[in-house]
Amino acid sequence: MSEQLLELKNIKKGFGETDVLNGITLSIEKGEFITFLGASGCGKTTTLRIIAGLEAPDSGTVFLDGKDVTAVPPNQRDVNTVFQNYALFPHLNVEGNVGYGLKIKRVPKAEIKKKVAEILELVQLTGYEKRMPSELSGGQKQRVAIARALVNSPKLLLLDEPLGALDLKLRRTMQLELKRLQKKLGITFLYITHDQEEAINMSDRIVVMKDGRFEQIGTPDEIYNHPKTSYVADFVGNANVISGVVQKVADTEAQVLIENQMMYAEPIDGICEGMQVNLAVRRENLKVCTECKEGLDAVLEDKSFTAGQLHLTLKLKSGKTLVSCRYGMDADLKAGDKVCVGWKPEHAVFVDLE
Ligand SMILES: Nc1ncnc2c1ncn2[C@@H]1O[C@H](COP(=O)(O)OP(=O)(O)OP(=O)(O)O)[C@@H](O)[C@H]1O
Repeated sequence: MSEQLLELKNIKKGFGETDVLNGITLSIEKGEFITFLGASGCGKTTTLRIIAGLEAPDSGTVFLDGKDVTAVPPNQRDVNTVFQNYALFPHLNVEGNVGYGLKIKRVPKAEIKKKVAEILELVQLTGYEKRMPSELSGGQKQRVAIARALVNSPKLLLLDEPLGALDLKLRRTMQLELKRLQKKLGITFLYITHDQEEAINMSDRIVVMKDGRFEQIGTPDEIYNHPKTSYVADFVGNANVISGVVQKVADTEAQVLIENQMMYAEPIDGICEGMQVNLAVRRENLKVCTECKEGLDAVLEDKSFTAGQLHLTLKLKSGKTLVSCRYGMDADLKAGDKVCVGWKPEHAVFVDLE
């Protein structure tokens, strides 16, 4: 059975007049890889600092392993943090950096040496013991920072955009390495990022944050395929959000009138005839066709080719803009062409219902 490691209960925090966290509640299980995903300034770091004990909440409680730690100082919490800027000690070599926390705790020298060697092997830095931080690449420095945070086996590791300073290729490699390390050690990871791909690739669960609130909490599949709000649909799935009015709800599909055209979506609880609704359709599920007549009339405004995908910007009669993307080039379409836009019912998700 899964056990709870961390619980946040109705945490509120403001700086001066500004409310930064508006009463957040969450529980995290032992061994979970959980990611806070959100735009800059939404309160991710503040939440993490409260968990680490570096910041006190205005109200609310932090429980770690069943104990109220809200007023416990950082060094007495079984929590370590890895920051984006590594924060290595420049005057200590790799061995010295990684073993520092154990030395402070007066762990015997031989044991420090053994533990440091073990953790360096895990982060694939065996042989780098005597190097100084200035002699390491960005990725190697970050691995030292991670090793240093893991060497005393904390119950919880907090990681604040730890790969943010690395180039894309190294980021991808380090994502896989971190995930492997986390599974191997079984330590609970709380990870912060504003990169949705990173969140989807690494996490057991994702917490999407917006304006100091948790917008949605779920597995990558739930967040990506079943977003609950237009914000999540757009931020995580780059989805189009289209408004309409429900005309009919049947077992297998719901009919929604959009710009005088009947469109279809997968029905869910809570919708009824006459209701004004928002539908989210991801770009890759938005089909564009020049011949068919069943769909929304649109004009192709712009065509661009990025990252192996063709992006089509389409303008509906109402002036609303939608984006469709697909693999490969498509030379047949050109700006100004009249097209028809549609989707399969199962690709249109009702959002913003609560
Ligand atoms: N010590 C502080 N004093 C005043 N305002 C603060 C302080 N720390 C954070 N803030 C404000 O609180 C808000 C949330 O900041 P926070 O660092 O938690 O966001 P974030 O989601 O981690 O953003 P980013 O992704 O840019 O790091 C921001 O508007 C920030 O300016």
